[in-house]
Amino acid sequence: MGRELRLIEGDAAMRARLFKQGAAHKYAHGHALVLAGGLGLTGAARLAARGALRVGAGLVTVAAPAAAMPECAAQLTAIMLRQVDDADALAGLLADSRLNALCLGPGLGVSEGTRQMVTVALAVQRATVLDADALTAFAEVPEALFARLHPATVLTPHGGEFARLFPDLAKQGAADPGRPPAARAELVRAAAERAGAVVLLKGAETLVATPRGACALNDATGPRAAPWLATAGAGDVLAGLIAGLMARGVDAGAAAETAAWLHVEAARTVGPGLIAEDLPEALPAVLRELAG
Ligand SMILES: NC(=O)C1=CN([C@@H]2O[C@H](COP(=O)(O)OP(=O)(O)OC[C@H]3O[C@@H](n4cnc5c(N)ncnc54)[C@H](O)[C@@H]3O)[C@@H](O)[C@H]2O)[C@@H](O)CC1
Ligand SMILES: Nc1ncnc2c1ncn2[C@@H]1O[C@H](COP(=O)(O)OP(=O)(O)O)[C@@H](O)[C@H]1O
Repeated sequence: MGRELRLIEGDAAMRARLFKQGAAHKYAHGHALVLAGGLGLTGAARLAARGALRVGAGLVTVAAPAAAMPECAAQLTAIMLRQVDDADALAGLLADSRLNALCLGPGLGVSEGTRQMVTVALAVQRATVLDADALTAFAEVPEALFARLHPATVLTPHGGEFARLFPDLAKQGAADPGRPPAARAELVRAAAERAGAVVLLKGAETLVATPRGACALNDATGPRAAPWLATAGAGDVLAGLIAGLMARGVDAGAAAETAAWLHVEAARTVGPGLIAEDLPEALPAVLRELAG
């Protein structure tokens, strides 16, 4: 107890990291890669990719296995598409160092194949977001994941995923919405320190902790409530926003904080009736408002 819990706000620092300036070309704004799951399961990755593109990554590519290529091709336009069937193919694709931010987990499946892809992605030591199935796939062996993580990684668990990776901290109430954020923050800090990565624990009061002990709160309660965010795919968009910001060169902690704030602002812009697809599309209005 006692360490500072900063409130995330749309301040000058956030504005400075969000707005593109000058004559830079698209590669200067980074290239995010989002891994997709199999046939019928690619929606989550496509939502993440759309978030990454709307938040300003210069280029975004979805990587999908052969069976899911037609499904993705039918749905993607500005977002590019590559075939990646397994961890070896991913390693080959990552030989292109311009792919500078990676997002794994949404709709990827809980399998040995996912564990292998995560291992390959972490080995290249680039900015990486691990969400959803990329976390659940390590539920039986969280230490094997932690051993591979590096400080440019952001883990984005919801309460259930957090409990799979950090069962002891979950038992102490880390994800219990009835507990005050300041008390939960100590537990999320402990998770980030143990993992050696940024941990963003989702919820109406989202906490973002770094391995060095900093922690910030994105408060979506009271006047900033956004209960419509409790909808399928909202978290997938958040993972893509973080990856997109990291592709643009924002560091892991600031990317997680900024994405969480934008996510709630986008939801509040849309309001009741929100579905996950609306979140990336609401970003231009949020960014315009932030620019003042
Ligand atoms: N349009 C799409 O293609 C979508 C795909 N999705 C993908 O579906 C897969 C499964 O993700 P899910 O999150 O649904 O399921 P999970 O596999 O994480 O399991 C959900 C279970 O965890 C429990 N749980 C405990 N605390 C929770 C919390 N705070 N929030 C949510 N669940 C909690 C739930 O009660 C539920 O029984 C992931 O790959 C995800 O990316 C979902 O994101 C939904 C949208
Ligand atoms: N009641 C709520 N108020 C504000 N934000 C919420 C609420 N419920 C969920 N969220 C946010 O919505 C997102 C849900 O993500 P997640 O649980 O991973 O869903 P999915 O896997 O369907 O994308 C998270 O960013 C979370 O913080």
